[in-house]
Amino acid sequence: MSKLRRSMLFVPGANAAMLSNTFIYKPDSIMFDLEDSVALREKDTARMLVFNALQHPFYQDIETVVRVNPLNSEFGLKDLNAVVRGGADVVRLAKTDSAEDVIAMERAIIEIEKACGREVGSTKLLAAIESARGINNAVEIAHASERLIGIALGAEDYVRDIRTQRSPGGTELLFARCAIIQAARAAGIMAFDTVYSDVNNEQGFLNEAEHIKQLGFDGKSLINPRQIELLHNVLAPSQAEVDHANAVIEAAEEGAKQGLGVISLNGKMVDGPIIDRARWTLQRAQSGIKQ
Ligand SMILES: CC(C)(COP(=O)(O)OP(=O)(O)OC[C@H]1O[C@@H](n2cnc3c(N)ncnc32)[C@H](O)[C@@H]1OP(=O)(O)O)[C@@H](O)C(=O)NCCC(=O)NCCSC(=O)C[C@@](O)(CC(=O)O)C(=O)O
Ligand SMILES: [Mg+2]
Repeated sequence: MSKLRRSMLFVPGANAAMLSNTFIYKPDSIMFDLEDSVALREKDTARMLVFNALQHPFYQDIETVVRVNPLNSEFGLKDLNAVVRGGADVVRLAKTDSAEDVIAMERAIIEIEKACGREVGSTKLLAAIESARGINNAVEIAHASERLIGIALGAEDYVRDIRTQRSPGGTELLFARCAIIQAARAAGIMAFDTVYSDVNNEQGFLNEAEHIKQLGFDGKSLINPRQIELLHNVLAPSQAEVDHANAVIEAAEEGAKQGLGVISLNGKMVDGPIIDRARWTLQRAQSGIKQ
């Protein structure tokens, strides 16, 4: 089963209190941020705090992702040094516009891994696409490095770039979301949706979670611990879906004994893709059923 990455919780890197206890909320991944949630005068402090957090025993059993500043900024290389040496599992590139951005980041990481004795290739990458140019290049970005675990949408920057704003239904994001899903699936990597910024609007969050589940995303960036359980519940299969998946597998096994490639279950066709889907549902059910 591939690693679960339903919830990736952003934690502002300069917030020492949040850094000290975020593990208690148990998101699938913790995403320490050194980029847009950190004020310019706090950049050095945030880098040091995140470096220390990465090495703390509390963060050894949970996937750690760090969003670094772009390499062409004065902070990018310093961030990368701290994060790779600190042992982050994944580096998140902000505002990825092209495959070259990913390749440049990978080159810089190789140098640091060699210099600090970390196994070359052990630092994974996650590219966030946050512009019209990035969406145009999504396919190349998704294929740019073997280290990529996935690509993600950064919607707040993206809507600014295309000169609109976010709406409850997300019409303005549909093209970008589909481009990300298509590119990720074609490259065999994961696809992550963007943050939902209105933290007190639980129904709005649930609507967006249902929408991105239907589109096929693996997970979503989050900004608040209250969003974690809500998201996990939306992404979990229901008891009815699990029962149906079990019935499909049983019927498929019976059909296989009779040498049949396609069979009927309650009047509906069951063949290869439907059986694969049933197996996937049962895998997802191992981490919980919808309440
Ligand atoms: C939104 C708010 C201020 C609300 O605060 P509130 O105080 O009202 O929250 P409450 O619920 O009352 O907090 C209850 C308890 O949880 C603790 N707690 C809250 N949030 C926590 C957290 N994240 N981690 C750990 N702990 C947390 C809190 O400390 C308290 O602890 P305690 O006092 O002990 O009870 C807060 O959540 C927050 O700062 N979020 C992170 C914001 C952030 O990272 N932004 C950057 C990434 S987006 C971006 O850059 C755009 C993007 O790039 C994205 C893309 O690429 O997708 C694009 O372009 O779209
Ligand atoms: Mg952004």
